[in-house]
Amino acid sequence: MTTELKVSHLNKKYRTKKALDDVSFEVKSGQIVGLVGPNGSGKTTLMKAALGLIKVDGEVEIQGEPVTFSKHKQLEKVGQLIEYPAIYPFLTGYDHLKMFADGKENKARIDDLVQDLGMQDYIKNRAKSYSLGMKQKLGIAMALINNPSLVILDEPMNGLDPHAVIEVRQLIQKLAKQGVTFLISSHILSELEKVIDHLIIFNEGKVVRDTTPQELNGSYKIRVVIKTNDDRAACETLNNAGFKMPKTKVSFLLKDDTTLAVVIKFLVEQGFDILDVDKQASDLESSLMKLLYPNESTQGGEA
Ligand SMILES: Nc1ncnc2c1ncn2[C@@H]1O[C@H](COP(=O)(O)OP(=O)(O)OP(=O)(O)O)[C@@H](O)[C@H]1O
Repeated sequence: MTTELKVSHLNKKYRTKKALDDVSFEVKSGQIVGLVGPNGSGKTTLMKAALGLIKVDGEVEIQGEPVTFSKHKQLEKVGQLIEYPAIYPFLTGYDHLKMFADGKENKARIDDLVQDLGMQDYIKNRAKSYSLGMKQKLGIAMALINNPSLVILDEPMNGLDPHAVIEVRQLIQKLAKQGVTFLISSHILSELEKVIDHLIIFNEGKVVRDTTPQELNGSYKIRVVIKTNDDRAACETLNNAGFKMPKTKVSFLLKDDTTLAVVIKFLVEQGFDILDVDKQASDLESSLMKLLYPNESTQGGEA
């Protein structure tokens, strides 16, 4: 796989605040990479640096060629939506796409995008009548109109209804299959998880993990919740026998499947009925919380 985007030792300071602190990573061609992290951790600053929109220390390369604040040639291959789309209220959505689209043969491309994003009903209306979500879709269409090889999207799902979220997701997946590379920041982790195949986690201006969602989720133990006919009594009995449980809920982190069998056997021997066993694998949201805030887990111990 070739490298589409490479950032090396990026540093950016706003007064005394380090917005980027020695950030390095690579994005391979055709990958859909999620950029996640708490508010103010540096995601937008990184995207702006990758697009040559701000001056930074360090190197940015797109397809092996440098991009800087004053060197923009490579950006012809890049589509982007950072913060809010630049939309003119008295032009129609269609006018915006025509204005942004390179080349003469652009009508078919515009029509395809309008279709893929379900914008047919309003694309010929003036943008002043658009809702937040309609403007956001137009911004995404503008980012994609010139068949970019790399697309950088900052919070693309902002303001989209559930149907629009699915349309955008399917379009991203379709384009990635054709070889388009995506770098996407989002706080909607459950949605991001459905589309990304790689993950860069930021905290306080640093890359704290460069991984896959599967690897991250797999590095945390599974939580088991057992529902019994009397949870409070079951917890007390387990705690008296040396298992570490919360007071009202039979809930613990699983070391291995033997532990689960031991707890169930013990409860049955003590005369409890087992009504349900729920194994909760880590999702992206809970894995990130565990990674970034390791001391905040309060739901009970390990059996
Ligand atoms: N133009 C600016 N002037 C001063 N400080 C800035 C500027 N832009 C960003 N910062 C600071 O840099 C840090 C990183 O901000 P950035 O917008 O990159 O974070 P983010 O991860 O995108 O946050 P969010 O999730 O809230 O969008 C923050 O502390 C922010 O206050």
